[in-house]
Amino acid sequence: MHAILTKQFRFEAAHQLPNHRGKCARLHGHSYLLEVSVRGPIQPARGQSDDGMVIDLEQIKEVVNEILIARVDHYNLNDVLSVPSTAENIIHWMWDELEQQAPEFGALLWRMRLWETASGYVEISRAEREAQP
Ligand SMILES: Nc1nc2c(c(=O)[nH]1)N=C([C@H](O)[C@H](O)COP(=O)(O)OP(=O)(O)OP(=O)(O)O)CN2
Ligand SMILES: [Zn+2]
Repeated sequence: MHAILTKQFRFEAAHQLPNHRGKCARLHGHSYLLEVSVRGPIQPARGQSDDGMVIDLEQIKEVVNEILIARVDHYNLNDVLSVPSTAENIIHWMWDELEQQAPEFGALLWRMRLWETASGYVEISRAEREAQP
């Protein structure tokens, strides 16, 4: 049996979209909410710590905090990314980083969702990534 498991992360960051026609051309900040979902088989690992789990939520927390959150929390995202810091570009950069720096974990990634404001989010999925040119 498989399951999809999701963990939420929050971080604060500044950013600016210099070419934006509206207010986002100005330096401003967001309280971002990141949702990381993994999909995989539920481990029948009797007697072991991860028995009955796809992956330990603690492990998701360690990987995502180290590879992503530590690099974006209270930073200016324009200094972190080499492309415009739109939600779309941020979420693809995050997926890339997890795949490159934690390949085993990256192979489990199923969906990532980034809330930029309380009313707007971007989402990418494995299908979305695999459909890319
Ligand atoms: N496709 C995208 N459009 C916009 C992005 C983006 O990342 N992708 N980003 C912005 C700005 O960063 C802006 O801060 C967010 O815009 P908006 O949702 O309009 O923010 P509000 O605070 O005004 O949200 P309300 O809930 O509507 O008050 C702009 N566009
Ligand atoms: Zn913004």
